[in-house]
Amino acid sequence: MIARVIVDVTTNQTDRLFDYLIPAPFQAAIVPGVRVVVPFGPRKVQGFVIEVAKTSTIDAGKLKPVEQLVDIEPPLTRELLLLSEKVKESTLSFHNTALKVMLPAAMRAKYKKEAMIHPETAYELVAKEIKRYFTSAEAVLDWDELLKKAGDAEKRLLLKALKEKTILVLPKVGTQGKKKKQTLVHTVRSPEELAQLKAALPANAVKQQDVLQHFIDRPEPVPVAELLEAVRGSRSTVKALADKGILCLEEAEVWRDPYEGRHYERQASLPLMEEQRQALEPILQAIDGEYHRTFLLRGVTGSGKTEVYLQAIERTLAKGKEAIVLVPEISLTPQMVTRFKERFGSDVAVLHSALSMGEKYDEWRRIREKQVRVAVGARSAIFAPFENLGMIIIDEEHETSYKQEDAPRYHARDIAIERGEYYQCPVVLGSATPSLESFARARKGVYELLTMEKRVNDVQLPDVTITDMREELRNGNRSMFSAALIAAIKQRLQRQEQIVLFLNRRGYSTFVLCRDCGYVAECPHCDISLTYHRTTHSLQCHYCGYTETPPTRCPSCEGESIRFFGFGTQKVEEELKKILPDIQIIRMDVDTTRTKGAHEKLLDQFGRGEGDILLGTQMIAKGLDFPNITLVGVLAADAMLHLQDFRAAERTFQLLTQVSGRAGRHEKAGEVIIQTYSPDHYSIQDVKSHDYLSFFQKEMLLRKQAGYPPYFYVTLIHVSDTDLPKTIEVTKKITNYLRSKLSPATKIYGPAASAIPRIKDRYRYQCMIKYKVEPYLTKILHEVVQTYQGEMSRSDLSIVIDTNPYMML
Ligand SMILES: Nc1ncnc2c1ncn2[C@@H]1O[C@H](COP(=O)(O)OP(=O)(O)OP(=O)(O)O)[C@@H](O)[C@H]1O
Ligand SMILES: [Zn+2]
Ligand SMILES: [Zn+2]
Repeated sequence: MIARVIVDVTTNQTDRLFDYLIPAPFQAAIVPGVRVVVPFGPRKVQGFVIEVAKTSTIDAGKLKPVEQLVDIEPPLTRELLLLSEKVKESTLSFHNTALKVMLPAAMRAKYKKEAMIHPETAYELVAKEIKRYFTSAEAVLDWDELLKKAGDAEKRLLLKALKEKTILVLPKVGTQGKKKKQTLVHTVRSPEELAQLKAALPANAVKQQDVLQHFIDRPEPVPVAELLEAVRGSRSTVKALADKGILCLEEAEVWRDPYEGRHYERQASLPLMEEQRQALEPILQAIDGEYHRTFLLRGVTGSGKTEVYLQAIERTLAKGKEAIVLVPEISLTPQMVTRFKERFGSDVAVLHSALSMGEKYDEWRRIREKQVRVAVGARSAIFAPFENLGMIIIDEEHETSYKQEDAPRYHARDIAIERGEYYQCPVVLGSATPSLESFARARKGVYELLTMEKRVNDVQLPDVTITDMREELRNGNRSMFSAALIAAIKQRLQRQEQIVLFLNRRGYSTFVLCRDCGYVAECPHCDISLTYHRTTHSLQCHYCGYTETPPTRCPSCEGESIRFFGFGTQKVEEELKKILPDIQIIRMDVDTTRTKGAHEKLLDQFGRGEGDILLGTQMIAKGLDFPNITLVGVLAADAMLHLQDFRAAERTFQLLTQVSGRAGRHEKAGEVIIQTYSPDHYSIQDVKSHDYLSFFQKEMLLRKQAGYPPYFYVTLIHVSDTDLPKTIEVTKKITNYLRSKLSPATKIYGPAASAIPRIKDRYRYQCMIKYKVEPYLTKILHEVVQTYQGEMSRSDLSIVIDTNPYMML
């Protein structure tokens, strides 16, 4: 038998199936979806078995055998294998990359080179400089580590020893995570042979006979513990048969036991509001009718979307099927997790980045072993290996974090719909502020639109006031808080109500400037200004990690008027305490949430009323549902509007609506104060009137005029290299090639320098394609990559193609 394998080598030439012989002991165990270790050139690499075939087009004599079996059970299902091909196609990535993204990080292969004294060299004859490292004939060292530690002279010596075959270096494939090993027993003998061997055993060797009978009945490999239990035998029995060469023992990876969850009170489902009932109805129909449909649920903040999801899942489980719920990383709060655990108890697995690699692996395994039927998680949970999927939900579907920014550059929404079609099950996209793409599709009838305009129990949406910070300045207020905001905060303190203070930091940072000459501290490796960090009193580059101490004197004019501009959460806290010294502030930002569980602890504190103000960045904009929050203040609302991104207005509207939605969700009425320098911008005005449709129409018009999605598709080609003329040259060639190949209606922009023209000493250029119909685009882009493949493997050149870009930088 032949295994057709995708190897873990990411180059264009290796992006195809390779055939390997399946040795007899693995015949039964190697099925599509298992991972194996195979020889590949001089190396050993991991690979995924995609197909098992009877014959190969290559001469059997030229085929190499599979060397090792990594999994006992295939981690990837047949459906996921099929899906991987679609991901590869649509994102222009390597098949190997598309397969690996579906597995938890703990399962990714890790390669090591083991070095030892060459078995054909007598240890006594080895030079003593080498013996310093290899202290015995058996010593095995990590080759790369060894070279890293060695000085130049020693390195030369080691390499010479390698060349002269004093040292032998062998590749070794491992896995990222810690794993438990298990001994597998298998046999290469046929059942007929085994029957003969059994007959030939002495009559008193009963246990040995039982073991052979076991393999006559079930020839596949079996964990030794399981075998011993089945035949009530001891290890010595197995060992005796192994010594006779009848059985073979092999180490293989096993899944660890899942960890015990915490205790959650069971919550029954709530009686629905009329709007919730109407939204749920068509979803239930699709579940019952077992057909695929994509629903877009637009429900204002606090309209009870989660309850709709929960009841849809309940019906799915009642049908004996499984559900996936995607939630953006930052709103995967303990509060959110609790809502699912309370309803579905131990039937829920949670996959999010706060878990350690091992914990994530455990949760993933609980899904694969069918111990749970609901998976709640961030983007990658869309690949949860269920085999009887009945429902996929994407909460906050507009979130850009659903798009992966590394290869494979997939969008979870596309994967959800793909899987929904395969399983003929509904997909529900939910949001208070749907993405323009999704809402446009719903309008065209591609998705079915479900709407909830009212909050639960008819609670009013909060009153939104916009304060013009330019006006404040004219009135002599130079602080970062408007008079209205301070007055509102004081009022809440008196009433013992809580406040959320949101600082929009995206697109905004603290930088160093010389007031005399205008010098701005910039990264020497990237074309971007350095950010000032108060905690460490340092200047840092957010792209390459470069750090320096802030100058006390201007490096350019030697003046002393160096100032730090912009403000962070710490600064806000300090300033607010100057005005209101007794105020209790819970600050949530990267600094205060670095340790594990800190996020949860701070939110708990706030929930218990131990703080007056929850102050934070993007982290606090979503998912919070605390009844005592009656005021939301937004600082620097327009910071994002100035980003070079066609979605800047959309993101501003979405973020402001989300954060406003934290106020007055229950009995107490809510108020929102938005501070801005662009009070008239429609993305801010429409937040005030809670008018999604108005925003949608204005934004659509602009997208149409500018030729952006959802009217046009966009593909972005990024070219980078350490050599500037070469970067420009390559981008120019690609652009010209595309112009010659694509239809005249398609617009091609470039070559143009990227918004950040240099990162980590690499120059960055881009070419943008805007098109409506371009049936051969994928093929043409493949040709582009093909053309530069050799060049890319030889030099610093890199070409990255994004067929659905969300990061325009
Ligand atoms: N039918 C119901 N009866 C009573 N309370 C409900 C009902 N449905 C939802 N709720 C409650 O209403 C509150 C708001 O619901 P939920 O958090 O699901 O809103 P949401 O639409 O997801 O809002 P957001 O988009 O702001 O996160 C929650 O406290 C929830 O428990
Ligand atoms: Zn200066
Ligand atoms: Zn840098």
